[in-house]
Amino acid sequence: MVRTTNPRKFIHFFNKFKAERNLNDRYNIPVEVKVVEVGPRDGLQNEPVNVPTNTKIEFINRLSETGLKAIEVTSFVSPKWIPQMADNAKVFQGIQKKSNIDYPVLIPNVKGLETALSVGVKEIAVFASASEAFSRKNTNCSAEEGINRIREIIDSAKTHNLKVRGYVSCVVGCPYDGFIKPLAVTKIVTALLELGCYEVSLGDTIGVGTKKTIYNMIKDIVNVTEAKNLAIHCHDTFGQALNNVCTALDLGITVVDSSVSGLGGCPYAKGATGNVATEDVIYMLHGLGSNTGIDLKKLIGVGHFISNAINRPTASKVNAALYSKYFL
Ligand SMILES: CC(C)(COP(=O)([O-])OP(=O)([O-])OC[C@H]1O[C@@H](n2cnc3c(N)ncnc32)[C@H](O)[C@@H]1OP(=O)([O-])[O-])[C@@H](O)C(=O)NCCC(=O)NCCSC(=O)C[C@@](C)(O)CC(=O)[O-]
Repeated sequence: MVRTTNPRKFIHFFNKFKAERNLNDRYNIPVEVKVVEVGPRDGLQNEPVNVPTNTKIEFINRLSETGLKAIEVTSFVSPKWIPQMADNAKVFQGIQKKSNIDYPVLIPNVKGLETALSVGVKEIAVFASASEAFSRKNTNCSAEEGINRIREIIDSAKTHNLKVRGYVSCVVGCPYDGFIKPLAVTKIVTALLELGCYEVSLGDTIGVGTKKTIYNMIKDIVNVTEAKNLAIHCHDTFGQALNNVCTALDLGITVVDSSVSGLGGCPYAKGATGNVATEDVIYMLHGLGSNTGIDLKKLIGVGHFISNAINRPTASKVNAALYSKYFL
């Protein structure tokens, strides 16, 4: 005998299940997800080849045509530490800015903030680390000194009405200190929010997170702040990034950082690969029924452009699979 499912009964039980678990119609995935493109900064800061300033400008202008609402343009860090970002002011001044897009830049100290202000930056991102050793390698100061520097930056940024976003690096693992306890991350997130960051992005800098460690870390943080104050920033070194992004979305986070073509890595996290590819994130989100406002085809075109420019095959599986269908 063939058993058939009564669709009405099924829908009744499904709705009851959703109500019990507070799920929405999209498999517990938020209906609207904001994607922050970090390729021009996080992506290009680690490039061994010198990317010409004009190429960076064209890259960002093309990204501005895809429907993205936030593009991290560059960083105003020391050129002695990160020579790849030495053309920060020229890049920021050279891009065509759209009024409906935020163009944040990364700032390590007040000196960087002053240069950023001189070229008309409206939003900045500050960065701290949940790990002591990474803080020292990345910013030449302890984690506590890092927070003090951020306080100075934010105090000054407030007087100029700048929006400030925060990052915490090494949220589940550090290349020097190993496993990071959730509590260490929660403390830094709390400090950044108290200082005035409107949102804190949780960086799995070396891409070691798994569903379990990402879940435990976010669960600890959402005990003290709402998920709407958080973003997720996953590198894909161990191929876990999409799954980890999904875990964050499940826990109510609705902002995802990613890098077109999977560009990137941090120079002070050797061996770590790029961010999760924006094309892969968008394909996944659209497949789940989430709205991003981003045109995947255009994004694939931009991913191809930058991969060609740096002479490297794309790290985006979606780009590799769909480029020829769309463009050849
Ligand atoms: C924080 C510092 C500056 C301390 O670096 P320091 O060497 O301790 O600083 P200093 O004050 O002694 O200055 C040294 C020299 O740099 C100059 N300098 C100093 N600051 C600036 C500035 N803003 N702009 C331009 N020049 C600057 C300064 O003027 C001086 O020049 P000199 O007198 O020798 O000619 C340095 O360690 C630095 O720039 N670190 C940034 C490293 C970095 O960019 N890492 C990657 C970004 S973080 C990341 O990728 C993680 C993230 C956010 O994506 C999330 C995740 O995945 O986890």
